[in-house]
Parts: sequence; structure tokens; C-alpha cells
Amino acid sequence: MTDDTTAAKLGLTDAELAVHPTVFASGALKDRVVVVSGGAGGIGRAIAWLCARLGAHVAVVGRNQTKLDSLVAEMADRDLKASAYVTDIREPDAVNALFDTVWAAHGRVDGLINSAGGQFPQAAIDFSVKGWNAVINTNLNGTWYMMQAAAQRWRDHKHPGNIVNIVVVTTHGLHGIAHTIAARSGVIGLSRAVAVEWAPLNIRVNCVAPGVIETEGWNVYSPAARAAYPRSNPMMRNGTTFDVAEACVYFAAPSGKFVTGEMLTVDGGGQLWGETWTTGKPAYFGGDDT
Ligand SMILES: CCCCCCCCCCC/C=C/C(=O)SCCNC(=O)CCNC(=O)[C@H](O)C(C)(C)COP(=O)(O)OP(=O)(O)OC[C@H]1O[C@@H](n2cnc3c(N)ncnc32)[C@H](O)[C@@H]1OP(=O)(O)O
Ligand SMILES: NC(=O)C1=CN([C@@H]2O[C@H](COP(=O)(O)OP(=O)(O)OC[C@H]3O[C@@H](n4cnc5c(N)ncnc54)[C@H](OP(=O)(O)O)[C@@H]3O)[C@@H](O)[C@H]2O)C=CC1
Repeated sequence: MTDDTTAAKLGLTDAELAVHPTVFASGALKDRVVVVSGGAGGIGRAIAWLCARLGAHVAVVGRNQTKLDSLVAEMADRDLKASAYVTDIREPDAVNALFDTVWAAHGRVDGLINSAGGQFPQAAIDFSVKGWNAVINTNLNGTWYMMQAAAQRWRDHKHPGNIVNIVVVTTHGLHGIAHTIAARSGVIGLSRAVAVEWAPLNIRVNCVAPGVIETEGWNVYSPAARAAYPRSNPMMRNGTTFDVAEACVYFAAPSGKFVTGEMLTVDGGGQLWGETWTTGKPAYFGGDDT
């Protein structure tokens, strides 16, 4: 959490997301049904707004009914179609019930965007068993349960589908969250494997790796750590949730119809150059963290 008890206001507001300019045509996702896990969170929220603005009915998924209902209401005020589904992605039975409910309500599901996830900063050597398992369970197991449940129904209904998994940059520069690097590296490898296995089923699977994207999820990190984030990439700024949302729509819309097993990194070039110390840069590396 931040140094004080109040969370910082970070990221784009609903009012901004409702009108943010986009390169996509207004009907790019017309009549599609898209499930967005973490849909009331920072990145997931931007994804939900953009998909709905492009004509989709968005099923927003999370654990907090109030957050989900608030988003759905904001979207309904602008004649955008969305429904709230309280589901913990770590519970496979609940995930299967979610997809049965959405399919029964709409007669189809066209896409799944897994944005639910997260972690906490801590030196790996200090991870507790519970803490390690919490990050792996949320980000690897939960994402998998959502992927498999969607794919089984696309197979059974002989319906095309596509999945976009939000991960993190695993190749360079994210220090202090080795548990999430392990979990997301697993998601990336899993996505590549099933992209091949599920191609005969007309199911595409891709990943988007955000860099420093300003959202309220950053409140698990200290203000001092957050202050350094803009300097962690050669563009010397934070990205926005809308940057990630448009990357997701590229894969989810017909624009991505011949792309599967890929990963699009949206990080301002950070993985090529920058470094992000979520727990403070140790003195050994020239930082001031003793
Ligand atoms: C992440 C990068 C750092 C900088 C950010 C910008 C840099 C750019 C690079 C971007 C990389 C990604 C950024 C982001 O993801 S932004 C934020 C996304 N959102 C979140 O992270 C959500 C907040 N996190 C969580 O909810 C939890 O961490 C978790 C995802 C694990 C889910 O928690 P869960 O509810 O399953 O479990 P608990 O909260 O009950 O905790 C279980 C045990 O886990 C240990 N734990 C949890 N939090 C901490 C902590 N802050 N410090 C130490 N240990 C922690 C602990 O053992 C818990 O058990 P106990 O409570 O019994 O001790
Ligand atoms: N912001 C950034 O800089 C970056 C973020 N990412 C990743 O992008 C994804 C979204 O991040 P961001 O939007 O910033 O984070 P937020 O914390 O804002 O959003 C995460 C969302 O996931 C939901 N969620 C968490 N756990 C579960 C669960 N078990 N079941 C269902 N929903 C869950 C939360 O809702 P609720 O609590 O209501 O369940 C929340 O809405 C995460 O995986 C994050 O690690 C990756 C790189 C950079």
C-alpha cells in the first residue's frame, strides 16, 4: 500500500475511457460477446470500455460486486452493453459456472481477455509458501482455468474463439516480483502451446505484456518506487491503460485473424533498456536501498 492509508488516484477515469480516441472502427467488435476478467480493474476496465464502444457485449468479471456494478452502470449510461459476473478465477467450478451462465445469457462467447491478476513486491528469498502460492494460484492457475473453460465451450459449440492474456514483461528489468515472473512466464509458454493445439478448433491465443501502466493497482507499491517508473523505459513516461486496451483489441478483432501464439509488449521499450526495482534498487547495483 502507499505510505499513507489512502490509496492514490491513478490511471484513466471512466469519463476519460468513455471518449478516449481510438484507431478502431466503431463496429470492429459488433455483436461480439467478450469476457473480461479483472474487468473493473485498471487495465481490464479500459479493455471493457473499448470493447463495448466497438459494439461488443462485455461480461466483466471480478470478486467485488460493487466495483463491477459501478462500471456496468457507467457504461449503461452511455448505451454500452455490459454485465457483471462475480467470480474468483482461482475457483475452477465457479469459472465453469461463469461460462455456462454467459453462454446461456447470450448464446455465444467470442472472446476472453484475462486481465485479472497481480502480485506484491518482495525479495524472492523472503517469499513465504503462502505468498508464493497466492501469486501462482491467481496468475497461472486462475488464468488457465479461464482459458480451458472458454476453449471447451468453443469446442463443444464448434464456435471460433480467441483469448488474450495480460502478462508482464518477463525478459528484463522487473525486479522484486520473481513470483509473478514465474507465473506469467508459465502463461506465456502455455499460450504458445495451446495456440498450436487449439488452432484446429479455430481458437487463437495471444499475450499482451504491459510495462509501466498507471493504474490504481500500483497502490501495492510505495510512492517512492512509483516515482521511478517513468524512468524505467527509453520513452521516459508511464503508459496508459488505453495503450494496453488497443493492443488487446488488435488481437481480439478481425485485425488479428492470422495471429496466434504471439506476444505484444506495450512498455515504451522498457524491456530493451530500463530496469524496475519494485522493492527499491539495492546499493550493490548503485541504488540507495541498503
Ligand atoms: C509489479 C511490478 C512492480 C511495479 C509496478 C509497475 C512496474 C511496471 C512493471 C509492471 C508489472 C506489473 C504491475 C502490476 O501488476 S500493477 C498491480 C496489479 N494488481 C495487483 O497486484 C493487485 C494487488 N495484489 C494482490 O491482491 C495480491 O498480491 C495477490 C495478487 C497475491 C492476491 O492476493 P490474495 O488475495 O490471493 O492473497 P492475500 O492477499 O490473502 O495474501 C496471501 C499471502 O500472500 C502474501 N502477501 C500478500 N501480500 C503481501 C505483501 N504486500 N507483502 C508480503 N507478503 C504478502 C502473504 O503471505 C499472504 O498471506 P498472509 O496475509 O497470511 O501473510
Ligand atoms: N499496471 C501495470 O503497470 C501492469 C499490470 N500488469 C498486469 O495487468 C493485469 C491488470 O493489472 P491492473 O489493471 O494494473 O491491476 P488492478 O489491480 O487494477 O486490476 C486487477 C483486477 O483483477 C481482479 N482480480 C484479482 N484477483 C482476482 C481473482 N482471483 N478473481 C477475479 N478477479 C481478480 C481485481 O478485481 P477484484 O479485486 O474485484 O477481484 C482487479 O479488478 C494484472 O495481471 C497485472 O499484473 C502487468 C504489467 C504492468
